[in-house]
Amino acid sequence: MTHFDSDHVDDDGERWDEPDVKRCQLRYEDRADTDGADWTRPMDRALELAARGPGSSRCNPNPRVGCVIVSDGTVVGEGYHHGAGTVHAEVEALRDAGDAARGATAVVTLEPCNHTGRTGPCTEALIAAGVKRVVIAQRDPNPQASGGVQRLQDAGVEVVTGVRSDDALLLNTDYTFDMEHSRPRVVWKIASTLDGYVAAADGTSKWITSEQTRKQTHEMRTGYGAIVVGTGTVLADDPHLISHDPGAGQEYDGPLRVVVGTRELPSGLRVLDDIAPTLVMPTHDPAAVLTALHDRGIHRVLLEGGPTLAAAFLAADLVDEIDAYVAPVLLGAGKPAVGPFGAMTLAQARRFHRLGSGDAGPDVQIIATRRVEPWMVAARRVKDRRATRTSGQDHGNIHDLGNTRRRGTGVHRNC
Ligand SMILES: Nc1nc(O)c(N)c(N[C@@H]2O[C@H](COP(=O)(O)O)[C@@H](O)[C@H]2O)n1
Repeated sequence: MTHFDSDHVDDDGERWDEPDVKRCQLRYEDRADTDGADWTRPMDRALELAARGPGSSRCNPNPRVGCVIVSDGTVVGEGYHHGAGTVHAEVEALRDAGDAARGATAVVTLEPCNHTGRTGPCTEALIAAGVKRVVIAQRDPNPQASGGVQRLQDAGVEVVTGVRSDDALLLNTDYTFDMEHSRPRVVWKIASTLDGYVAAADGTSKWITSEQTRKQTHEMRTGYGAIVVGTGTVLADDPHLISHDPGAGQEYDGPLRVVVGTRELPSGLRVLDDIAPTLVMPTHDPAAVLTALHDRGIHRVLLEGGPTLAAAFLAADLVDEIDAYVAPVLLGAGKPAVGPFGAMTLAQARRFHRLGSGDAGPDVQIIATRRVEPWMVAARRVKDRRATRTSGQDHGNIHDLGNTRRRGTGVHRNC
């Protein structure tokens, strides 16, 4: 089994995209408030609560958010977001706190929203409840909901930002990516021979990789909002593209099946059955596909297409990550994993950074990212911090909030 290894992203600093790294370091620092109070412990509790939420997927496009209300060093209210359409974390925590919220501090993992979506603005709920201070981990990257900090300050509420911002980002990496780029993050899955073929010259492709790889790649589909293939793959392989069997009478909640291309699809194909929804998009434009998926609240897609579709996404530089399974098999001829995408010289090659690698039964898995994303740097910093804590330099206990207002050292107030 391969695990993401954040060590790889900074082992070789020269290969990094420096502007990206600097930008995220500026944006995701931890800070304390003007009184020198340290809000990291209650924020750790808010992060713990947030992690109970369902996370973003096709059925829940909302981020995971947690909130605690602290009054005189004591937690008087807690809440987290249970999924799209339900109340936000702040509102749940305020309800839990009741009158104790007046004059208290709300510690929340995401900037309170300042808009009316499926629910009302959290800023107004916090102001109406009379909280005197709001401590925030991550600014909301959703342009429609942002502006919460400004609204709170305008109403006279003290705002502290950037507390445990790395940890908060790690809770919502796909959501954040999608909001910042207005498109989902694209992971291209490859299952190929050692010499880069995904099918033999006669078209046979079952099975190049091992049973373990097939099981692993099937299971990983559940983590995506959509699986994208081209009409060529559908016509050649008749894939089903579901992540799991929903069971009789149950509604399927796995990734949306998306078929891209202008070739006509005969009825009877497995991808067109009524077990799960399928979006057929008669286009060759990857950007248009991703915009349509973004508009459906999908933050992460799995590209499982053949060489033509993969080449189109690579030509548009819209492959963010590669999850490759390479079998110790040679074919010498056949269908390559990717067709020509415009790289005529080595200087035009698409280069990726290795994130992790490992065994998948007899096969090898390699995970590579096109760019060093802010969450990768955040992962490294969180790992370093935890290592420091384990080595005894930080005795923080998230359940012990008694010292919360006496431990801080920084005096930044950043809004
Ligand atoms: N601050 C905050 N707390 C929560 O618990 C949240 N779920 C969010 N989400 C933000 O609001 C948008 C969704 O709004 P609706 O649930 O449709 O009302 C979401 O995109 C985030 O920006 N924020």
